Amino acid sequence: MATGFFVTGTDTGIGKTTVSCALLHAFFTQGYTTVGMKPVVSGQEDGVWQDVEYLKVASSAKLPQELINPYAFVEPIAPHIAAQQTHTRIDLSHIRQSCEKLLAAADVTIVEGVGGFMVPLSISGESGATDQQYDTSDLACELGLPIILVVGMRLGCLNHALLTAHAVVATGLPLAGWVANQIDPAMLQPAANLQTLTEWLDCPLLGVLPYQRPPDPQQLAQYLDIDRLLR
Ligand SMILES: Nc1ncnc2c1ncn2[C@@H]1O[C@H](COP(=O)(O)OP(=O)(O)OP(=O)(O)O)[C@@H](O)[C@H]1O
Ligand SMILES: C[C@H](N)[C@H](N)CCCCCC(=O)O
Ligand SMILES: [Mg+2]
Repeated sequence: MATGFFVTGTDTGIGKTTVSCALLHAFFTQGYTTVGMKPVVSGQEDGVWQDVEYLKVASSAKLPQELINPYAFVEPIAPHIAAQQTHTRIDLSHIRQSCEKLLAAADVTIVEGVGGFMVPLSISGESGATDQQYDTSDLACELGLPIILVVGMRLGCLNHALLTAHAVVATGLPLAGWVANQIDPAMLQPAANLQTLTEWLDCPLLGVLPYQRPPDPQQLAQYLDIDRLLR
């Protein structure tokens, strides 16, 4: 079995890594070998890129860093700005080739995007031609994997979730499911907001992850129903 999913989210900082790691644990528990990928990361902390380290720890297959994380930028900023400042071109075909090697090496590959679904990735060339612009949605199309949407449950998430779902559908990629990640314990009317998204998002709810400090993806995996991803 060689399958993969592209994990996007309603914003940066809403739980893509946490949910990606929980997905890796959930698939491993069901007997699959797994590997996480973070094609593009920005924001080095204490000399490491935490997202990459968390995904590596949660992966059962141990594979080369250059495949897991082709592009890493130090500053915690929009990746295309970091790429511009370091004169780096984020090459989508290079990421695809790395992803294909991971897909061949594990049963399940979980690819975590960067920020939200339409984060720019291209740097402005001399011409500044707009037809050279590409973003995270173009990366998802390049990889051709079904999308999992992580919704950080906080005021404002309804709009962000529905906009993101609309953008995913516009690419033609399948929206395999969504995960409600309860990042705000003070959110008002959480059940009503969850119900709204259950009704308005045209894809299965894969699970509701509770607020947990610090989050333990291995423990949070129990809240995910991945059987819906295997049908
Ligand atoms: N269910 C949860 N309960 C409590 N805290 C959470 C939960 N999910 C995520 N967090 C916390 O929220 C913060 C952001 O989570 P995470 O790094 O997974 O988000 P992200 O979307 O991957 O961020 P980025 O866009 O930087 O990659 C982290 O401090 C994480 O520990
Ligand atoms: C630094 C942060 N943790 C992410 N790695 C990058 C988020 C980019 C967001 C770009 C934007 O939508 O403004
Ligand atoms: Mg992350």
